[in-house]
Amino acid sequence: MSNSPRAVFLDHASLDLGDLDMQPLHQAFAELTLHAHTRPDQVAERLQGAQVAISNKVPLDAATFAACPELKLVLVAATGTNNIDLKAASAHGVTVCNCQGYGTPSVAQHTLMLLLALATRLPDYQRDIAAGRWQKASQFCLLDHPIVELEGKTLGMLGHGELGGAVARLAEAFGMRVLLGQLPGRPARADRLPLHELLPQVDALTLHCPLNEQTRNMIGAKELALMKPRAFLINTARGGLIDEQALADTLRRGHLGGAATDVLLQEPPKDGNPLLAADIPRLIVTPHSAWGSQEARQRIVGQMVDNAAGFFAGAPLRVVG
Ligand SMILES: NC(=O)c1ccc[n+]([C@@H]2O[C@H](COP(=O)([O-])OP(=O)(O)OC[C@H]3O[C@@H](n4cnc5c(N)ncnc54)[C@H](O)[C@@H]3O)[C@@H](O)[C@H]2O)c1
Ligand SMILES: O=C(O)[C@H](O)CO
Repeated sequence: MSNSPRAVFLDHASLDLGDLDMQPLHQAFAELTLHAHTRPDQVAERLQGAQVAISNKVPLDAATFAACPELKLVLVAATGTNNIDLKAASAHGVTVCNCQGYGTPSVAQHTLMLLLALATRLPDYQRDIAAGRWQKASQFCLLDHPIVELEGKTLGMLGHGELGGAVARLAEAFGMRVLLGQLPGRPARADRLPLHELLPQVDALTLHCPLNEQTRNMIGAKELALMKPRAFLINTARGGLIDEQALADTLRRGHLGGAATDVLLQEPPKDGNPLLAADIPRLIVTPHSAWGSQEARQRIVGQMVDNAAGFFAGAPLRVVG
C-alpha cells in the first residue's frame, strides 16, 4: 500500500479468538494497534493520530469523529453498522465500510437451528431429561411438549437481503412457504405484504434487517398480538427490532408458540434484560453467536483487508451510509 496508514482495532478480541490468520490485516497498514476491548470513554484517545478505526461493536459517535480529525476510514468488522453514527462520519469526511455476506452459512444455519429447536421443543425435552423425567416415564417416550412439523407451514420474513435470502432457501428445503413483509421506512413493493397482513398469516416470523430509526421496535405488543397464538418469532438480526418487554409479557401470557433471539438491545446484557428472566416459557436466547464460526470470522479479516486496499487505491468497497 503506497500510503502508510495507521490503524487502531478497538475490540479485536471480539473477532480473533487466537484461531485467525491476522497477518494480512497487519500487512495492510504501516502500523496496526490491537486493543482487546475499548470502553466508550477510551475511544477518542485511542484513535488519536490514526487514519483508520476498526470496530466490531464499539460505538463511534459524532463526538468521536469531531475529536479525531485525522480519521479517514472506519472498517466495521461486521455487517451491522448501528454502532456507528453514519451521518456524523459523512459530515466529517470519514468513509465507513462494512463486511457483507461473510457469515451467510453460519447465520442461516443458526436461524434454522433456532426454528427447529422451537418446533421440536428441544430445550424443554433437554430440561426434562436433566430433571430425570424420561428416566421415570411409564412409556418409551416423552411427548409432553407439542411438536410442530415445518413442512407446509408459512415463514414470514422481514428483511430479504443476504441472510434473509439464505434462510428462505433453507426454509423452502424444509417445505415451508416464505412470505416477505414490508419494512418500515422502505418503499412499498408488490412482493412485500404490509405487517398487518403478513403477521396473522405466518406460522413463524424471522427478522433479517438492519436496526435503524425506522425499524427500532417494529415488533411491539400490537404486532405480537396480530401473530397466530402458536406462531414462532426468531430474531438473529439486532436487539431493538423487538420491544423486549412486550415479548416477555406476550410469552408469559401464553401467546406465541415460542420465541428465539440471538441478539439483545444491550450487549453484553450487564444491566439485566427483560428476556433473561428465568420464568419466561418457550424462549431461547443465544449470546449473539450466530456469526461466530472460525470460517466466517476469517472472511471478515479478508474483507477488511480488501476494504482498506480499495479505499487507499481510490476505489472504496462496501461503503455504507
Ligand atoms: N446475529 C448475527 O450474528 C448477525 C450476523 C450478521 C448480520 N446480522 C444482522 O443481520 C442484518 C442483515 O444482514 P444481511 O447480511 O442480510 O444484510 P443485507 O443488507 O444483505 O439485507 C438487509 C435487508 O434489510 C433491508 N433494509 C431495510 N432497511 C434498510 C436500510 N436502511 N439499509 C439497508 N438495508 C435495509 C434490505 O432491503 C434487505 O432486505 C444486519 O444488518 C445485522 O444487523 C446479525
Ligand atoms: O453484524 C454482524 O455482522 C454481527 O452482528 C456480528 O458482529
